[in-house]
Amino acid sequence: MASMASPRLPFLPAARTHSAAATAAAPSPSPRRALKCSSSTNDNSVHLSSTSRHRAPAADGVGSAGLNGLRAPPVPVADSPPPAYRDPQGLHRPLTTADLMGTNGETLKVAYQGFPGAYSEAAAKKAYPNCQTVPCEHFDTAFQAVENWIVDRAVLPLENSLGGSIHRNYDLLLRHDLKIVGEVRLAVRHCLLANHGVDIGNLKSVMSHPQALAQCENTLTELGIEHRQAVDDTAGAAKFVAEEMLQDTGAVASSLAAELYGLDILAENIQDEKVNVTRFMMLARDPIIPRVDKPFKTSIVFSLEEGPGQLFKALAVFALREINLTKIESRPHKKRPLRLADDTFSTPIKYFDYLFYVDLDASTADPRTQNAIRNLEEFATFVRVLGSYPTDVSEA
Ligand SMILES: O=C(O)C(=O)C[C@]1(C(=O)O)C=C[C@@H](O)C=C1
Repeated sequence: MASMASPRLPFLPAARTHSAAATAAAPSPSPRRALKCSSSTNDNSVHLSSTSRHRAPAADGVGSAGLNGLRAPPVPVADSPPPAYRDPQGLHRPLTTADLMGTNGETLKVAYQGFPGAYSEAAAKKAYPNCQTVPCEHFDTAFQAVENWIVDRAVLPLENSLGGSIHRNYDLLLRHDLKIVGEVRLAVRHCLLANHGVDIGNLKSVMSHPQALAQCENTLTELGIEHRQAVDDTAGAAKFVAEEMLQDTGAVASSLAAELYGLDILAENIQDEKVNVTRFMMLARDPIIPRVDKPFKTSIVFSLEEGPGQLFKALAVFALREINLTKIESRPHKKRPLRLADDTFSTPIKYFDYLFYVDLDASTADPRTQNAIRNLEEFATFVRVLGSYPTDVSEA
C-alpha cells in the first residue's frame, strides 16, 4: 500500500567538510549562512537554545507525545515574552501591530535547508513572498529554529514526483511538535553547472543533493559522467565546485545557484522527465484554523495492531465517508520496531511495526473528517493530526 521511494544516499566526507566550512555566526543568523543544530559543539555554531526562549524538544515524538499525540504544556520560564500571540501558559495576551505584520509574509522569517540558491529557498519564497529566508544546515535545524522562536516558519521538502518521499522529514514530523500549515509545489528544473572554461567532456564527477542526482540519473549517464558525489543540498554543491575551482567536477543545481556562485550553465533541464515537481510542507508552531470554503488537506499519522485487515479497516473509515486519500507512506516505528505476532506457531515470530502517514483530501472543519478520525481512534494504537491546511492549487 505504502509508496516506495529510493533511499537518500549516504553523504560523502566531502559534503561534511564543505558544510562545516559554512557555519553560522550567533546570535542573529545571516541569511547567507546556514544555521546549525544546537547539538553541535562548534563554537561558531548558533546554539538555538541559548538565543531564545527554549521549549525542550521531546526526546522522541511518539513516546513522549502519548496516546493521540497529546503533549504536556510547555514549562513557563521567566524571561521576556515570545513574539507571538500566546504566552507560555497558553493564555492570550493583547494582539500587537507586530503580530499583524506577518500575515502577508513581509516580516516572516522562514527556515529552509541548504544554502542560498537551493530549491527549498525558492519554495520558501513561493510559500511566503517577501519573507526573510534563513538557511539551515540540516532539516532538524530548521525544525528546531521554529520550535525555539528563531524563525516563524520552516518550508521543507516532503516528496518529489521522480525521487519519491523525503523520509527524514516524515520522521522529524513525529519527533517535533510543529504543525503543517500549508503545502507548496515547486517545478524543479536542474542545470549542469561547472567553472568557466570547463566542458562537459572534462567532467569525471558530478556533485549534488541525492534527490537531485536521482532525478537526473539517466541524463548524467548519457552525458558520460560516471561518478556521483552526494552532498547536503544542490546550492551547496555549486558553492563547493566554485570555491574549490574544481575542473573535473560539476554540480547539479538551479540556474539561480549558477548566478550566485559564478558558474557556467553547461546544460539545462537535465532531469530525466520534463515534469519534475517537489512538494514542500510549511511548518509553524501553531495550527491554522481549518476551513471548508476552499480545498483543504489533512495530514495524519497512526499505528495499528497487528492482524489481518487492520490497514483495510483504517482506510475504510475514510472510504466509508467518501474522503479521498492523496498519499500514504509507511515508516518503521522507531520506538517499537518489532512486535510479537499472535501465538499461532510454537516459534514466536516478530514483525516490523509501522507508522502510516496519510494525507486526506478534506479539512478537519468537515464533520466527516472529525468522525473518521474519531472512528480511527477507537482501534488504532496511536493517532496524531499533523495539520489541516489549504491544498496548493497553484501552478507548480
Ligand atoms: O538541495 C536543494 O536544493 C533542495 O532544496 C533539496 C531538494 C530535496 O530535498 O528534494 C529539494 C528539491 C529537489 O527535489 C532537490 C533537492
